[in-house]
Amino acid sequence: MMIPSQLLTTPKHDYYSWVMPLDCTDSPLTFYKKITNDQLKPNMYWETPDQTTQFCAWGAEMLLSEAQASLTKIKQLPTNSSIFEGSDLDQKIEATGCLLVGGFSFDQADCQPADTWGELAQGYFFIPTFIITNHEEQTYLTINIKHDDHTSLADAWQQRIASFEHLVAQVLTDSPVVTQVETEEVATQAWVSLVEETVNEIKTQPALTKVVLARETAVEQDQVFEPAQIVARLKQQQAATYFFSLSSGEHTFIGATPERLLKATAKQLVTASIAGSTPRGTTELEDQQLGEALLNDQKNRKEHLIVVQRIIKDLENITQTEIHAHEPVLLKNRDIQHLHLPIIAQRSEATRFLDVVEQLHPTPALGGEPKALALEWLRKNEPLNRGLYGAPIGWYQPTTDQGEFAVGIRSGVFHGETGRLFAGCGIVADSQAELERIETKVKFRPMLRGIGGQLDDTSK
Ligand SMILES: C=C(O[C@H]1C=CC=C(C(=O)O)[C@@H]1O)C(=O)O
Repeated sequence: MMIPSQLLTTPKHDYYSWVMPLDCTDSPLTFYKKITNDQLKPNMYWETPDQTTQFCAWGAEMLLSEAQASLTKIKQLPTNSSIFEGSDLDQKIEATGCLLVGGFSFDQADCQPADTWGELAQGYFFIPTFIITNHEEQTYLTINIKHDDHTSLADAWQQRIASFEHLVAQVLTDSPVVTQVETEEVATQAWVSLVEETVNEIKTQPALTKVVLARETAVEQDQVFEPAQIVARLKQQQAATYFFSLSSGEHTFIGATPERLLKATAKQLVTASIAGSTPRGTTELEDQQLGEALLNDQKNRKEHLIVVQRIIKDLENITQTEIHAHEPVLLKNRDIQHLHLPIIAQRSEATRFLDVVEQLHPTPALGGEPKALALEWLRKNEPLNRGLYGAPIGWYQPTTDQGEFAVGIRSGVFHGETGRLFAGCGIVADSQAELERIETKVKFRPMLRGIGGQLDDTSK
């Protein structure tokens, strides 16, 4: 495949990007299996809940980690003048082109290095060399090239084509790994006590109305955790969730989250409030009754309303338009149901996508209300390192200022034979520690299923 002539005739840029339709029956997940087999790093898998957009991205033309992966730094990256994007298509396709893919850390002001997270600890983004995007059932290949004075653009193109063709030719052999997963909830009693302390704090400190507390389950098996296998299992088991897997090579952050933080198109900002939870029933009737009870439960409605009001206030400030909230509906995932309210605002040209991400994150579904007081409480009292858990994960296109970030929950981070799963829940004045413990147990389930761990619940 020859280099497109437009790439050769365009004036010099730092990054060149070319998108083409790909006539190929392999799905992005098949590509993901192949690239993880070949240990091509860094890499990312992404899929939206409605399954209209999936991508598999690998190789790095630009890599941002540690302090470089902060929102402040990424907002300062040069855009149009340094990136050339072209394509064989007559329209722009979502999640193709010169994208930055990856995730921010949960707490930008207080993210510490940690063994659990390795290079991902403080956030991690890259401009992939290759992106296979499936959008509305068409497949596209993006090739990105960082210009470098030692290699001509034509040579760089040929190297990429050769490496891509090599990957396409790889034949996958199915080798389902059967292994026993050991799981251990970390410091459960201390967490229950922290819930009680937090309830007291909320009762005695009138300005603080909600704090989201998280805890961990440690997991281990006698073989390395295979990200592609976990994603494939999650996809078989979960419905109405994003699927993501972000890997530096050493550490991989994987999840099946139902929660969108923000999708920005040219004209709209689309977000959602998801908060307030109850398990799925074991029969249709029980499931319906649990859902009805959740819709009418005062404590859960309050937890949810705090999130709705905060998001609406933030979006109204940003867009200077009035936003009307509707009533929440039920969002049913495999193990859990939530109160859910999609929220849409019209976007003006002046609104910067990453400014909105910064303003919204963390919503009171992951931080608390008010944000500053809740984060202060978490920094002082929550012992775990959240890393990318609960943080924005997804993609951003600097040239169009569009993209999509999910909230990295129902997730875990894996390194070799070990991993950590995360689950949190909103604490308000009338929270009961034991019920919150049980709720977090339910929230571990999607990832426990994804790794083939035991779900037997002897503690309730
Ligand atoms: C913090 C988590 O869930 C949030 C999202 C939905 C419902 C929540 C809740 O009901 O507490 C949490 O705010 C998690 O799953 O780790």
